[in-house]
Amino acid sequence: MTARSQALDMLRAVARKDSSSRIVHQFAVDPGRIERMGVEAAGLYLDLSKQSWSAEGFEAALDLARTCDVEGRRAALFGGEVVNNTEGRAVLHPALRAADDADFHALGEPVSKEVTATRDAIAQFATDIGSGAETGGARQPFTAIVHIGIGGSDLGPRLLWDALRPLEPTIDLRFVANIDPRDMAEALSGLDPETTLVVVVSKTFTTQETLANAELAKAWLSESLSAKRLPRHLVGVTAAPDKAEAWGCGRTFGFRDWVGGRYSLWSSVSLSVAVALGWDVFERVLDGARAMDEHFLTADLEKNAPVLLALAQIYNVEGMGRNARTVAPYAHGLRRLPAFLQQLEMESNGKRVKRDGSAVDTATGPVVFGEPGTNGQHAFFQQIHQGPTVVPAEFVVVGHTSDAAMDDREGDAPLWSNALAQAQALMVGKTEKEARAELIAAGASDAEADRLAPHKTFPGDRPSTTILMDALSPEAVGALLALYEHKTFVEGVVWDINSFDQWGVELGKVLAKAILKDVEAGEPGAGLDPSTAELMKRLMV
Ligand SMILES: O=P(O)(O)OC[C@H]1O[C@H](O)[C@H](O)[C@@H](O)[C@@H]1O
Repeated sequence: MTARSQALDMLRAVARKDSSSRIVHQFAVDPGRIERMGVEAAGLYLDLSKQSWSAEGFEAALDLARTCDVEGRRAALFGGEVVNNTEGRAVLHPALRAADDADFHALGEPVSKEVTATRDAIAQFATDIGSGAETGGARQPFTAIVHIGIGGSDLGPRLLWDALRPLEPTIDLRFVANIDPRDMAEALSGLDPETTLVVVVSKTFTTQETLANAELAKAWLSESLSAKRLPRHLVGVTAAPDKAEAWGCGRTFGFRDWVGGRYSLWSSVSLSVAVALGWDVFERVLDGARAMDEHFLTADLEKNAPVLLALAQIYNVEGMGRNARTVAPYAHGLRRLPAFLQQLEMESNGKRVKRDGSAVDTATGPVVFGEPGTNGQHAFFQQIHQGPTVVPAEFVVVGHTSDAAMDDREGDAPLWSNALAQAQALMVGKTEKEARAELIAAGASDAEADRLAPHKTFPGDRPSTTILMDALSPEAVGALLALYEHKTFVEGVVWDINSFDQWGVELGKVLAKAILKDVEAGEPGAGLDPSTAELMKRLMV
């Protein structure tokens, strides 16, 4: 038996013990719980004390992290080694937000100079668009940007824009991801081609949805612009600049294959956001992420926020068999955080084999879902409170939803008080006896109280994590997203999987092409399964 299996077994054994005592009881027996399970990192505060683990469970989880050599793997990541072993690549998104004098190497090749040069080019482009030095073909300043991309080329930049955009931006930034032409039609509605910049974002520059949408946008521009003026309105962001240029982009911004799509928002993938927010704001996002990198690199494991967040999830999945997690960001600006995390976590850690190709001996990444608070409370939270399946919750709570409100001591209390109340309700619950007493106090008869009390009982003892952000500032948003990136990495280390490939998305892409071929031929191909063939026939009429 390996040391890792032993540590996993130990975690499972302690978790079994923990499941027989309630979280509220843990506070009573462990006065140091808040101190032990609260951690500050890069301006954020994480409260992990409402998780089910006892002090012993917490220690068992830390032991597991140590046994899996999280520190060694972390050094390999930051050292630019082949961390993505199925594609033979380094994984170096931290290099994108490092200080100008940093010296990162990808598989031994120095990369920091190139990163700085690209950053400078983006900054210059953003400044020039803002000042009107960079214009469209008719020398009119750009007033709108259409950002075309999907997956990692969409979710991160979109989140940044939602979180940080001014109420009345000078640049009207719109995003298009879906191959449904309605998405593009809505994005182009009301825009003037003369003053619109189209930014096509695709790491590979081969993604079907993005290329189809890019064609639509090009056709729309071409109705008003001459072939000569067109390239000034088409910018490509890609790791395959030759493809983007051949397609017609007048200008390209690059990034390298050591930046995974879902880890790419720190690169030129966020060009349109950097332009629309202003470079100074985007730089503050990078600063926040860099502060989290430094924390992750230097903090002891027992006070390391990404490590502890990962261990809480591992404890839930491996120790308690809880294979889902709901994320509730209590800020309208973070409403797309669940979607961002679905790609980050489920694409990274939704794996069934270990790094060496053998079957996993753990459950790996859980289902992640969520809605912004308070909206989710009025929808699926019923099940989180009273359903028979325990779903750990994660509350991302913002003291002030904008910098402007920072002088207000209470901040956005009506918003955050709801988050605290939900976490409290999940943990404390309400006994049947309490529910019955309330009913009697409200005038119910004994029989009525007996009948209704079970329905009004909350089992409680349901775990949650709370992440506090003082304000929805660029730095805090950068730190939050970097926190989740490193958390995802740590989980991958413990589960011994490659978090940086995504072969699972390939089969569907290939089959979609084959189905389109059948559509062109006018009938389902021979050998197609009967269900798919029937659906295709019905759609083709
Ligand atoms: O940036 P692209 O090459 O267009 O890729 C866009 C997205 O599609 C792929 O199918 C992957 O699942 C994602 O990881 C990627 O972010």
